[in-house]
Amino acid sequence: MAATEADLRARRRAAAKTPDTRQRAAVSPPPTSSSVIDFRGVSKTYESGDVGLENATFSIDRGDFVFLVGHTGSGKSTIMRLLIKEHEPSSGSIRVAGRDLGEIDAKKVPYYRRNLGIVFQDFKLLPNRTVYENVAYALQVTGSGRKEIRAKVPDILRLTGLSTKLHNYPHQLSGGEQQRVSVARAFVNHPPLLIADEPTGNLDPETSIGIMQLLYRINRAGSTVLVATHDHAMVDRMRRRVIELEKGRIIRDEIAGGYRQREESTAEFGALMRGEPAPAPRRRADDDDFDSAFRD
Ligand SMILES: Nc1ncnc2c1ncn2[C@@H]1O[C@H](COP(=O)(O)OP(=O)(O)OP(=O)(O)O)[C@@H](O)[C@H]1O
Repeated sequence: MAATEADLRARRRAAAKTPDTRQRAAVSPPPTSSSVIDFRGVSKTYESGDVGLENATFSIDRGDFVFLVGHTGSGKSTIMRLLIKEHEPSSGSIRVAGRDLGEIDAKKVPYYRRNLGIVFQDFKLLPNRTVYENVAYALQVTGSGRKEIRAKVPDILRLTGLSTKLHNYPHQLSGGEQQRVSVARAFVNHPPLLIADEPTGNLDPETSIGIMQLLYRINRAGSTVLVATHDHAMVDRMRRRVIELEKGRIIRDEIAGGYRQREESTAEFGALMRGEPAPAPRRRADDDDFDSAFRD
């Protein structure tokens, strides 16, 4: 009998609370009525013949916080770009909030994207607009009036720690501040789904923590968050669900996972015991550690 939505949630909660006995989720969990993202047998082969994704099946529930990890070229950005309909799958189906992306025609794609929060490195800020205007613009294009904009923009800029930079232009900001403006812009509409591709790429560890804290707060405010990252330390510290890709295939889907598979860390431990070069110690945070690190 298929697991009910309540069963699945209970299993996740139990596994998240017991990191030492955390279970690996079924690689193809059934979609539930609360799935925000649902990939069924999705493959993507580019015109060049390169395989971006091979037969990927997974679903992400409303309110989840999920990391996509894997070596460079493993398919993380392919998933992100399929989600924003920048590319079409070669086969399989993708649903977002219950909607089949294959049924959204090209003219409606900009409207579809406006209802997502997107933090991509190449979704640049508008260079000739101030911080305030960049964030306000995200509201203007979804039809918000001036009154709503005046109420919402200062709020999100406070949340992202940018209140003193309202009138700066992007070139007058640090990389971390620019990234925070991207997060503010992506979140100002309170999208049900926020996707971020390498949101901490090129940032120092302290700034990275700030960005992740923001994403975590956004998640706690109700948005589902999907983050593609190479940031080992952050994934190990946050211990959320981890989907790992290798050469376009999903090779791990783990609740409360670390950046690497447990077997690998066991192998590392073995190497250490044999007196081989010691890896950097890995911290296994539990939810209390996590919450204290990311408390508002
Ligand atoms: N536009 C494209 N045209 C052709 N091949 C592509 C294209 N985009 C990605 N690929 C190929 O698809 C595979 C997966 O790439 P993808 O960008 O999804 O990996 P990634 O995991 O995001 O890598 P990174 O961590 O370096 O960003 C790679 O072999 C890549 O060369």
